[in-house]
Amino acid sequence: MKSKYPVNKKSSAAGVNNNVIKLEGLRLSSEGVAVGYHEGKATFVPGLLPGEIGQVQIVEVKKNWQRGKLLEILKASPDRIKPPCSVFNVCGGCQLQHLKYEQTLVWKKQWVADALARIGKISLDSVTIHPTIGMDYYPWRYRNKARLHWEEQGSLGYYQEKSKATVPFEDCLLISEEMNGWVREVEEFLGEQDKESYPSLTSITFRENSRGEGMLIMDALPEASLADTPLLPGAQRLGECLGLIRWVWGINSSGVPVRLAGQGDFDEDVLGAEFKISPLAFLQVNPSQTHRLYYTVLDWAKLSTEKVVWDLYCGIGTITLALAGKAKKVWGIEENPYAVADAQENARRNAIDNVEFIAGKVEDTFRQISDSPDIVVLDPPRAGAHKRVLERLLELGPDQIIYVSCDPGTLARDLGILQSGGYRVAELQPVDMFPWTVHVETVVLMSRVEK
Ligand SMILES: C[S@@+](CC[C@H](N)C(=O)[O-])C[C@H]1O[C@@H](n2cnc3c(N)ncnc32)[C@H](O)[C@@H]1O
Repeated sequence: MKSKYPVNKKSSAAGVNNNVIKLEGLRLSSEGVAVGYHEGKATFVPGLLPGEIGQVQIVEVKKNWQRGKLLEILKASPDRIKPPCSVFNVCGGCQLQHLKYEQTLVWKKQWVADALARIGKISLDSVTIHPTIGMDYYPWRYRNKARLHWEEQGSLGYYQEKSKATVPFEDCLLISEEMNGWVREVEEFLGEQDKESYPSLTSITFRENSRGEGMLIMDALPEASLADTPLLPGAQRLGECLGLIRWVWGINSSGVPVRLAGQGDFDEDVLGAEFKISPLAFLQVNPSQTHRLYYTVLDWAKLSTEKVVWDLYCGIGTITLALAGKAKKVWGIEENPYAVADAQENARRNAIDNVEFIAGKVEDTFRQISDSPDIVVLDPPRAGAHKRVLERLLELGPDQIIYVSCDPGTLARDLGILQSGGYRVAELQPVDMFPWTVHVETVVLMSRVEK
């Protein structure tokens, strides 16, 4: 596919003064940084946007590229907006709050297409690349989960970009007002306790379901055993005083979750089914976009009651149960023992009996599945799929492979392997699960090339 953003590699620098140059941003890198060219060298400038001219100080020079610091915007883009968050410039959470939302969607599509062409050597001419599905009305306060790092001075915050320094905030616009309130209350609560009572605390994960109920997961340093510290009674009080925070869990030194307060399960509805989610089990972070992501998978899968489906990296079984309604049988594989136990429980809760789950790494356990697949859905973590998994899929030759990915680079690598084994990329759908950040989720439909 021809790029919408042609790049003049010769020079987009408008003048040089010692190591201060005028530079025009020509495109946006997948890190959210403008790229221009000075004397043929790619120059990366954080804070600048495509179409803008900036006064830039060169601060790092490498053989093939250099990095500049934006001193002043000399010509601003009409797509520039004022970042609404007061800590946008220091917090590592968001990278794109200075760009109109619609434009962030355009770039996300471009980044996925570029990665497929460059890394996977996928020929994009015959691929239908859909525009990124963005959030409709209000692309803010969408996250149902935030992991915040505990700073000894008594605050919780995100990490700064490429650093472990925490950035405290008053109102994070990616999480709900309620969750922001919980953060404040927990800070206050911990501030009132004797510091000796939680010496090992490193971070707290806040999770919220669509009923507005919250779960806190307190992370200890590896050598510490949270369950053995005096934090236990404190955590129970915390659970009691924080109304809608119904559950408090601690992670002990062996990585095992220990219930500190609250009864019953943290549940969520996904596509009309009810799911139990253990503290350490994965759930997509943006509920409304999750529905659109999953509908894309369901839409593309040519399901029928004769078809066997594999759902690899299945988590708590959200996609598995959605596929099961129209398939003969669905097999799920998941390595997190808590998530796979949830998946089994979730099948029972929703009275679905044509699914079977295997606990373990996909690359070590796929041979336990006794049926060959007609359709394979895979949704691996950022690292992508193990090579053994892709080789096995090529041996088995399912009619369709639907790949869900949160990392365009590893997605491209894996699609390249599948393409060289006889599959072709038919459709590609980017979904904006993470507005205002550089992250993008993608669903890809591959079909077997007939010989
Ligand atoms: C991106 S999540 C997708 C989960 C699920 N499909 C969903 O939409 O909620 C990836 C899942 O893969 C699991 N996982 C990571 N590496 C794995 C491996 N090698 N084998 C099996 N599961 C793995 C993680 O525990 C996580 O639940």
